[in-house]
Amino acid sequence: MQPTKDKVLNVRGATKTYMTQSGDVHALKDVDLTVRPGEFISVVGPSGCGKTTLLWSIAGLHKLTSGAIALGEAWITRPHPSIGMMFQEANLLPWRTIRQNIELPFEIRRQRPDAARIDTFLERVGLGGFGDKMPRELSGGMQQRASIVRALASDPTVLLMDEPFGALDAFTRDEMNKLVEEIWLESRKTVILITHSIAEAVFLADKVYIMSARPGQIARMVDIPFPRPRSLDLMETREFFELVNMIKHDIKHQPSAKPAAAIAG
Ligand SMILES: Nc1ncnc2c1ncn2[C@@H]1O[C@H](COP(=O)(O)OP(=O)(O)OP(=O)(O)O)[C@@H](O)[C@H]1O
Repeated sequence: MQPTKDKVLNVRGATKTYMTQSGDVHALKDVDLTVRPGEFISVVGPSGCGKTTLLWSIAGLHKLTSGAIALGEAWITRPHPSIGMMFQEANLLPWRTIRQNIELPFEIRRQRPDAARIDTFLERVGLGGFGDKMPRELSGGMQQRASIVRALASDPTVLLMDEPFGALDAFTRDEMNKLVEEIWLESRKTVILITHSIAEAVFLADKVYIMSARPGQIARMVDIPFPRPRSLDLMETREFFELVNMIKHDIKHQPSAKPAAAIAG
């Protein structure tokens, strides 16, 4: 693979085998994926098909067994400052204030935090004035808003989201999806979202990639045609419902290593 000058994210031949005491687990096999700058893609697939393994590899948190990942001209073999990540849990350190949590990645990199950018983002996500609160004083949705700010504070090129709203109630989750779309329209980051909610995947993305069961491969890509900005009412339309059902049907027909119970609406 030739690295590119623009910030295209390229995954080529990504293969990952976990060696365990009970034998080898082939999580990914020859995954190819190209994400152009500013694109928003979702990755869905049967439970255990390797979505998290793929995302963590792109984050530089997992070493591939073979294959390569590049962001523009940089090979990704360990965490890279241009790649930010959000997890299912907000993972805020309970003994630090919200602001101190957001500043932590800067401290780890021995950089001065961009205080003005952090303030602007806190306001943007509705947490203006909450910077000095402790995490326990915030609701789950507010904590995830803080983790969005933490991920975006250093102005990454790529934002990786690993089932970020899975632990939230349906109403808060809808609100967060709207917020994510708004922030994406404003910032045009490259975003890769992993989710068990097909509706969330379709609502947010330009393209939905469907992975096959383990060892995970990209089985199919579906273009999402809905214009932006998208209103939550979109989810009530027949076109949306039909597209979600088509993708669900496709996933259910991927043989799964585990029951497909994790496929949610
Ligand atoms: N650290 C590890 N050691 C051994 N096996 C692992 C490890 N991490 C993941 N696996 C296995 O690799 C496969 C892929 O796991 P992964 O978590 O990437 O899938 P997933 O698609 O994100 O799953 P889910 O949809 O259930 O969250 C699974 O069979 C899982 O049990």
